[in-house]
Amino acid sequence: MTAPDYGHVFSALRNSCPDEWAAYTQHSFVTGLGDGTLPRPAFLHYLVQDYVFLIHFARAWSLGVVKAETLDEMKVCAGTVDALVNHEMALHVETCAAVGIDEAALFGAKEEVANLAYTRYVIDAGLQGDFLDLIAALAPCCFGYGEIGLRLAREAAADTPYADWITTYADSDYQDVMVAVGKMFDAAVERRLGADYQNSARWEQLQTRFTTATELEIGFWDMGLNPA
Ligand SMILES: Cc1ncc(C[n+]2csc(CCO)c2C)c(N)n1
Repeated sequence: MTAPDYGHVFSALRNSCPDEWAAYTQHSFVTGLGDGTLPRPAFLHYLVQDYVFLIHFARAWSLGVVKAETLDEMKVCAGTVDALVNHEMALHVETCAAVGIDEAALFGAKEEVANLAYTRYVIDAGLQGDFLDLIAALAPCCFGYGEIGLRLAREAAADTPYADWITTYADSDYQDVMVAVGKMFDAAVERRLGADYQNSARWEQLQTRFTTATELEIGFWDMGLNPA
C-alpha cells in the first residue's frame, strides 16, 4: 500500500511539529496494538473512553456544518457526522458487547479529564474561531489514525488480537474518506488564505491549533495505558 496523500495543508501542518507527530503516531499504545502486547484492560479502557470521545467529536464536526462557507464543506462535514454516529462507533459497541459492556454503559461512562480536554478544546476552537480554526484542530485525529491504520496493516504481527481495530482504520473506504477530507481542507484553506497560505498572518495560529490537538492525542494514548 502506498503512503496516503491527505493533502498539502496537512503535510505542512504535520511538518511544523515533527516531534509531537512522532510521539502521537508512534506512541507505545500504538506499538502494543501492532505487536499484540497491549494489555486487554488498557485497550478496553481506551475503547470505552473513545466511544464518549466520538460522541463529542461528532458534535465538533457538526459545528463544521454551521461554520462552513460552501456546500462542499457542508457535505464533507455532514458526511463525517453520519459516518461517526452511524458507522465508526459500531467497532466500539461490538467489541465492548463481546465482553459484557452494553451500549447504555458506554453512553454513560465517566469521561476522563484527558478525554474531556481534547474534545472540548476542538469544539472551543470552532466556537471561538472560524472554519479554519476548527479544521486545524480536527486534522490530527483524522490523518493520524489514517497513518497509524495503514502502517499497522503493513507491520502488525499476524496474531495481534487488535486486528479489528487496525482493519477499521486501514480499510480503503475509510482511507478514501480521509483523502476526501484532506482535499476539502486544502480547498478551504486556499479559499480563505490563498495559495501562499503559509505566509499569511493566520498560519501560525493554525499551526498552534494543530500542534495542541496532536498533544491532546498523545495525552489520550497515555490515558489509555493507565486504566483507573
Ligand atoms: C482519540 C481518537 N482520535 C482519533 C480517532 C479517529 N477518528 C475519530 S473521528 C474521526 C474522523 C471521522 O471518522 C477519526 C479518524 C479516534 N477514534 N479516537
